[in-house]
Amino acid sequence: MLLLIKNGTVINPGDRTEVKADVLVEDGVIKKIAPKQTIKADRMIDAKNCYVMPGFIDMHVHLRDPGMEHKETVDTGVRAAVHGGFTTVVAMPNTKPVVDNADVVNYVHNKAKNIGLAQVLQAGAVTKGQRGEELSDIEGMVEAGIPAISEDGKSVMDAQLYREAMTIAVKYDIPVLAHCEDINLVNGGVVNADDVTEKMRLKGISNAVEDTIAARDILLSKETGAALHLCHCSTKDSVKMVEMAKKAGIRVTAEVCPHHFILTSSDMKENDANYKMNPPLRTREDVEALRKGLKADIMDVIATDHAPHTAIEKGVGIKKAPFGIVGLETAAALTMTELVDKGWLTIMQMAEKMSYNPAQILGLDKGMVEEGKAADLVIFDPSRESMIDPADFRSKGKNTPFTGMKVKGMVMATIVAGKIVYEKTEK
Ligand SMILES: NC(=O)N[C@@H](CC(=O)O)C(=O)O
Ligand SMILES: [Zn+2]
Ligand SMILES: [Zn+2]
Repeated sequence: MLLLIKNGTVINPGDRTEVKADVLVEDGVIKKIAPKQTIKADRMIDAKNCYVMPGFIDMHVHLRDPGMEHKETVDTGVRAAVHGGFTTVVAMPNTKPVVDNADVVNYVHNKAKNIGLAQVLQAGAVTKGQRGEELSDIEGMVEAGIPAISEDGKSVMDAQLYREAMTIAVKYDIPVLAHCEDINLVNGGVVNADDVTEKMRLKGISNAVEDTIAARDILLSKETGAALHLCHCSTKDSVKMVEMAKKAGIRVTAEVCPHHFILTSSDMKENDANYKMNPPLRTREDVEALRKGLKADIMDVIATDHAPHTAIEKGVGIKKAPFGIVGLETAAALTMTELVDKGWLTIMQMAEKMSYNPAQILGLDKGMVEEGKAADLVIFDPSRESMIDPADFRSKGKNTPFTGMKVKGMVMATIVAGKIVYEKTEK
């Protein structure tokens, strides 16, 4: 099977080159990158005015499978992924049951393999049942192919137990993906702690809720040598700490989600739980710091923290609704519109943060557009405009605060191992 992608601009973060060229794919592998190829292929894609980029890798999604299939399934999750240009996703373990042993890892991996769209890598929980009391079967899960451990949804509050988990992660050479939240400091908070939310009479979550655990985890990484990756950073001080840690040679990387680099608590609509997520929308100062951190490559990764919930679950008001918003089908356009188009990031940095850097952190031979590599690609039109409409989502979750927003940038096609798994049908 020969696939020829013609007339695009190839973005390769592997060697930081941007060239106008055609990409020939044979049997799932990139065969030749060169201008004006004339070979007769089985399938041709015209990528005129588009970037040909390495398929996006989202190292933070919630697929809700097993156990919460009313919110999302592996099937709807990977359909959402490829619709958003993602060819690989890392699924968090806060399912029912929790992913704390090899059986659940195998269940998710097999399900994704049978569907055959995006690749799903299941992360393993740090503790049994995410109860924070006893370590899960990390070794067994490593054998089953987890790329990382994470207690996402919460922090392991017992620092000694977390340190032990880190030493095991070092042994198996996998990163620890850290959700930073001191649960005692949360103290019933539902939104950011600031003037805006005080006027709404809502209980606040202060920056220290995140910052204290970020600091602790960085110090534990320093002590154990574990590769620590901070999930969904939302505060200006987490950016500062990541910068300091990197300068000190500590193995830390960090991710930022689109909602945190775009919205503040002032954007919240009265009692609309589509603005409720963990960590919460912070202040303008935090947003600025996150953008500067991304620009300066202090912050390595853009991840979505795709967290689907049903309209009924989200419809009960901001105090009672669960935390989380969807992100797989809006991340690329939001990043293009808010960061690349406004000069915060180059297109190369976008490719690094949405593909190359996650691959490096997870130890995957992905994130590059190079001859001989597997053809995981996204054809992305940077100037095509649209309006965000959850009715277009493949995800079961429609819970987004970005409904109605005009954005620039559209995924035209997604290719996994040489197979076209999503293609925009013209309207
Ligand atoms: N981010 C969220 O607001 N919610 C996530 C949990 C998490 O990522 O911590 C979820 O699982 O719903
Ligand atoms: Zn989290
Ligand atoms: Zn999460």
